[in-house]
Amino acid sequence: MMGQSSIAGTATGAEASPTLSAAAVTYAETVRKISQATLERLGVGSGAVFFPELHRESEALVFSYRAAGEMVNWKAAAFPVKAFTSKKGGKLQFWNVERVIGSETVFITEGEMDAASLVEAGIPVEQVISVPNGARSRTSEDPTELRGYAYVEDALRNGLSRTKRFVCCGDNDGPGGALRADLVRLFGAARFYYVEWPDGCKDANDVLRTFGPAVLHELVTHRALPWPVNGLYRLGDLPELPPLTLWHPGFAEWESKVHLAPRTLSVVTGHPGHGKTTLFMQIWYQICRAYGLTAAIASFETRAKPHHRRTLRQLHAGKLEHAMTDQDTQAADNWINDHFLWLLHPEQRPSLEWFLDMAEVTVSRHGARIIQVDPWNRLEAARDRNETETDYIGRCLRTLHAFAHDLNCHVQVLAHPAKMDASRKGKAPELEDISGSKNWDNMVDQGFVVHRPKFVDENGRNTEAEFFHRKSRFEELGYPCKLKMAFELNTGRYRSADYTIYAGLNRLPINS
Ligand SMILES: Nc1ncnc2c1ncn2[C@@H]1O[C@H](COP(=O)(O)OP(=O)(O)OP(=O)(O)O)[C@@H](O)[C@H]1O
Repeated sequence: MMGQSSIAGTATGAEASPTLSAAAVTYAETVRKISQATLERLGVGSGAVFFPELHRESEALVFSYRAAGEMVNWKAAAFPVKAFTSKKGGKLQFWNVERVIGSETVFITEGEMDAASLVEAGIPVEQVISVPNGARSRTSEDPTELRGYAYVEDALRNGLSRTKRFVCCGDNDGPGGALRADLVRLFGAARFYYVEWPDGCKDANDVLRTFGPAVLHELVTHRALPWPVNGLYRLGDLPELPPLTLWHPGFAEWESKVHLAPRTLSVVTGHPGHGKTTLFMQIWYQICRAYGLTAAIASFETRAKPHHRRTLRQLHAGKLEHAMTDQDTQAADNWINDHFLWLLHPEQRPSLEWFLDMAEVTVSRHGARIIQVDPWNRLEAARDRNETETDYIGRCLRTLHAFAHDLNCHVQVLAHPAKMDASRKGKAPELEDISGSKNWDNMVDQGFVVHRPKFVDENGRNTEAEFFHRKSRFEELGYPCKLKMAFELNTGRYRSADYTIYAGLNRLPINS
């Protein structure tokens, strides 16, 4: 027989059923270990075909490619010498793809003989396809580019996308690996599985010939591995994290309702003048005192001298500044020098980058474990021109969170609420009320509100305040609650006003 037109039952007539010569059956059964029955079920025929790479005709197995009942391509594999050729201008598509549409699992091989090997091993013909051109389809070395796979996209569009599991049974070599990587991207990692062949076997047909159909069946059905998805772990794979270090804020009555911790980010809000700076200065003072820590304050509105100094001196001495002796003042100042640092921008134009640089110095050079920004809006000058406020705040909070985590410190931001509408005026704000972004609620580990319902009442100055723990991302940090506080004018410090724990029964701060 001469030329392509002489292929028995295939190229000569699309509708004719393929025939297999005795030589083809012998070759398939003895060399490839594939039975005549399998070849027939897959519509494989044989004939004499001209192979350009051999410069001659050869006996060949012929695989027909069908679409809507028509033969749109064919491929011939010479035997006993190995060579391939296909129909000139034939349509590129998966071999046997028409039959697999609707199957839950589809096995993909790198050649028709490997697909036939799977069928020989007991995989239904409705579940196997082969790529049409082996792993040679990779036309681009650029890993981001996927060229030459239009036929995969066509197949997905034509129903292959309904498949729940793709099991890649490609070759165990470099081009096979590249093809597999491309197919993962085309089919998606979630439903992609792959098979590793035993040592010494390059493909499914090798396994069939070396170990037999049962082993091949077992490998592709039960030993297929899910394609690893970066960032997805089983519990046992995850490293054990050390427990959070917890700092008790120093009001014994708060029990375990509030803890602060390094590696976390908190936000404090409240209407101007309601006491957020004062209350948190006291909390950080109490924590630094109890745990021997250092805090760094980036304060853009409240002055370190005389305001913060007064608050801290009074906390240290337990009396108002004007009642302190020189000794009280000296002792307080010494302690403050050892435990507090201030970040002040020389031109009063701080940016987030400046703040982070400075904060890093305070942490690495001075061992600061608490970094506070008060108030947030002064850092806003650093917003990019084409960045929305929400995007900017999201970016900053992500950066601050990463900073807290990586440098093992607590970062706290004091932020003003936006103007609240008339119906809620005078009420305690929510975290969502903070100017500019819902990210304030979403992206912080803890959120607090300091609120004074009344500044004056019938007795004159009202010093009651409500402290809300609005959000706690981890159970260890406490839980959302409202705590009553009162500011003692005669000592300049806050105390808990919910109930009193008698002196001597005070709970000690929980240690880290
Ligand atoms: N509960 C209170 N009762 C009376 N005075 C208080 C109370 N809390 C704070 N103060 C005083 O009110 C003033 C303002 O407090 P503070 O600066 O802490 O408020 P703030 O909420 O941080 O305000 P801003 O948002 O303007 O910075 C301070 O002089 C402080 O001593």
